[in-house]
Amino acid sequence: KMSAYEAIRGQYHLRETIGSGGFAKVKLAYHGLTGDKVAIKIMDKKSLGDDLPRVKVEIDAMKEMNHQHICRLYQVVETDDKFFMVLEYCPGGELFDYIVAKDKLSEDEARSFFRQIVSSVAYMHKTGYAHRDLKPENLLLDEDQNLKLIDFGLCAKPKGGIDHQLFTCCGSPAYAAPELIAGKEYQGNEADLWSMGILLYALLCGFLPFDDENIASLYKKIASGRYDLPSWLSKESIQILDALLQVDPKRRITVQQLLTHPWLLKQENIPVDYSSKYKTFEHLDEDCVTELAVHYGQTKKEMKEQLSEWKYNYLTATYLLLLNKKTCNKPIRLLQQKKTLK
Ligand SMILES: O=C(Nc1ccc2c(c1)CCNCC2)c1ccc(-c2cn[nH]c2)cc1OCc1ccccc1
Repeated sequence: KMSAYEAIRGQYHLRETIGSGGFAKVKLAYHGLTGDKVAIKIMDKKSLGDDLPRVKVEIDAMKEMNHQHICRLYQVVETDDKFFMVLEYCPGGELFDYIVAKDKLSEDEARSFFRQIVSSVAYMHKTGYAHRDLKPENLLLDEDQNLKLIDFGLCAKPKGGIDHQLFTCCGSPAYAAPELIAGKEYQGNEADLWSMGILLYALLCGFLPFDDENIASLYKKIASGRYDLPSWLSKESIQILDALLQVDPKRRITVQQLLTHPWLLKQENIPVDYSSKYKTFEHLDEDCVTELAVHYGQTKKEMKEQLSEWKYNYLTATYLLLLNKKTCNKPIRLLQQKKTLK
């Protein structure tokens, strides 16, 4: 039986490890048929331990989301001992490092990033998911300084809908909403909006509104909802932070209200567009289907049937990467390579 690495090797050219976190390692790789760069997140099942269900949650969530500000999942390879997730290439690294490197961002640059964050969160909530771990470490930059949301391991798709009650306390304490750390019932979408307030504060100030080494005093500060307002903050920045960092979730601004908030409209006066610029999964792109059918010597009908199964195999990855090329007005060409379709 072929090992996962052998399967991956036939399809991708693996390069250096670009990051290794808790239970995952991220390697740079080139997709064989298009030559496009991708990131491959490799997780060992044993070291995942009881975090294993998080990976399945993340994979299922990412399969359902197709948005310009959400990191794209191209392919999943699962073996007895490993998971491989082939992901969108984000060479700009973490937004966290970007903010640290610049100390803090100008109001205009913070607005440009925050509009993208609002777009991804509004789309995610519309799709029925709450992220529950929004923070600058979970926002990556692509080569064009676009933000891509990652890490859906803690996300929730409440059965009764996005505004249904949740219980499990999770995410990073400094970004956690008061109702969440109080152990009360909470709504994932409302908790995400609080985390977005912390995120915006970090973008504008370069440090966190609530911070303390001691977790108990950190919780007290969060529950108080009182934070410093540095002198450089404009009146409007203070206003939007106040709307997001409301201790009472029922008084907190909603993501729909955020789309047309004056602070977000300040430069170009265009509401945040959270619709996906990609077509839905149902609509297969004719040009990409044709290129694939020719390459694999199949009819377009056969190729459409295979693609419509969305198996997240090499074919799914190749189709999505070709679609990317088309969206970026690059030629839809496959490199001649031995047939590796599994
Ligand atoms: O493409 C990704 N990362 C990535 C790729 C290239 C480079 C860098 C970073 C920065 C370091 N210098 C080399 C250039 C990349 C894509 C997706 C995911 C991902 C999606 N869900 N979960 C993880 C993670 C990724 O990485 C993590 C990372 C690695 C090094 C630092 C900062 C961040």
